[in-house]
Amino acid sequence: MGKRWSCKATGENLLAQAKEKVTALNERGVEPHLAVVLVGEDPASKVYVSNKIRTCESLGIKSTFHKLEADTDTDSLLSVVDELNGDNAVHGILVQLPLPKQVDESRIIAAINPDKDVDGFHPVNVGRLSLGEPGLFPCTPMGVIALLRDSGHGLSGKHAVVIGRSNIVGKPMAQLLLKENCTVSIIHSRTQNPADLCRQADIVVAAVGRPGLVDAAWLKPGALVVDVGINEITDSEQARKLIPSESKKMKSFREKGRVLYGDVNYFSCLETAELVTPVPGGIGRLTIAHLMVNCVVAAELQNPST
Ligand SMILES: NC(=O)C1=CN([C@@H]2O[C@H](COP(=O)(O)OP(=O)(O)OC[C@H]3O[C@@H](n4cnc5c(N)ncnc54)[C@H](OP(=O)(O)O)[C@@H]3O)[C@@H](O)[C@H]2O)C=CC1
Ligand SMILES: Nc1nc(=O)c2c([nH]1)NC[C@@H]1CN(c3ccc(C(=O)N[C@@H](CCC(=O)O)C(=O)O)cc3)C=[N+]21
Repeated sequence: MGKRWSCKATGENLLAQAKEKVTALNERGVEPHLAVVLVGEDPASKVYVSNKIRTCESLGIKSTFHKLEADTDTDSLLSVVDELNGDNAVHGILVQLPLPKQVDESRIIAAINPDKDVDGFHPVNVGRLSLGEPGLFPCTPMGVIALLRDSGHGLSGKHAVVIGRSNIVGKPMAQLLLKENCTVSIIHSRTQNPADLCRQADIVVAAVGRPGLVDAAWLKPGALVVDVGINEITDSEQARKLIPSESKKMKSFREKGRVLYGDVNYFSCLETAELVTPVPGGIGRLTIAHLMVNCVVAAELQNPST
């Protein structure tokens, strides 16, 4: 029987690292500053953005919030990005995704100064990651690597299977695992017999957006399972399939009619895995903690000490 993989200590470590760097920057007269841009009113995005701003405040990182109308077009958003690029007091720029469909997302990402790109989504940072050069790299995969390193299980030579190949999670995750000397396989929507491949993994990272896709039948006994997925379940049939009736999670579903659930069938996987990260309270926290690290790294890049 496996265990809940707590992400708390790793989150605290990342925040402590960021805090230490904030203090050092302050001593040199630099106040790290993150600008967050949100277009429209997506409720989930609003929750994430307010989590980010609250965490900045707790560490002494200045944050400014730029809220734009849902009908903003590419050119107006580009001019906001240009202004933030040109403002020497702003060290990090985060444009919350997804953007409304009339906005050309890749043009926006490419317009951000790569040294202010705290999401690590700019083509220059993607290139740096793939070449093994220093740069700013995506927060969620970096948080996962921090968790795996802290676990003390060792990464070198392990078979890691990443499920999902998005530019923001799956692909950079695979690159970072490769850099840690894992043997990496990537499963996506066209993969044949995904469960058979996944059963060969020592480490599984699920970033799919399908609640409970990975269950015990996908796992080798003793696998380490990282659940990046954040899905909202509102259907009681689906809830009954994925959540034991007597659990706290089911109680919460009955009360609120909704519950957050990962891409991993948590209760099933606990029977076969060694460790499984929870949702919520798992990788989401590490994403925000690593964003803080990226903000101070960005401030350092723009204020070299020598
Ligand atoms: N914890 C956190 O901080 C974060 C959590 N998330 C969550 O992680 C999840 C993934 O996000 P994101 O990467 O942006 O999602 P995307 O929708 O961009 O990508 C999903 C990936 O999963 C693959 N996929 C879809 N269905 C299947 C399937 N049945 N079997 C195998 N692969 C499949 C897709 O394959 P294909 O490429 O072939 O279409 C695609 O590569 C979401 O739940 C999201 O909410 C995201 C960011 C941060
Ligand atoms: N430019 C950009 N950068 C991002 O990093 C980015 C983005 N756009 N768009 C959306 C995704 C998603 N994401 C999350 C961040 C925090 C939690 C998080 O804090 N989750 C908590 C609670 C979530 C809740 O209560 O709803 C948890 O898992 O415990 C989740 C998901 C960042 N993303």
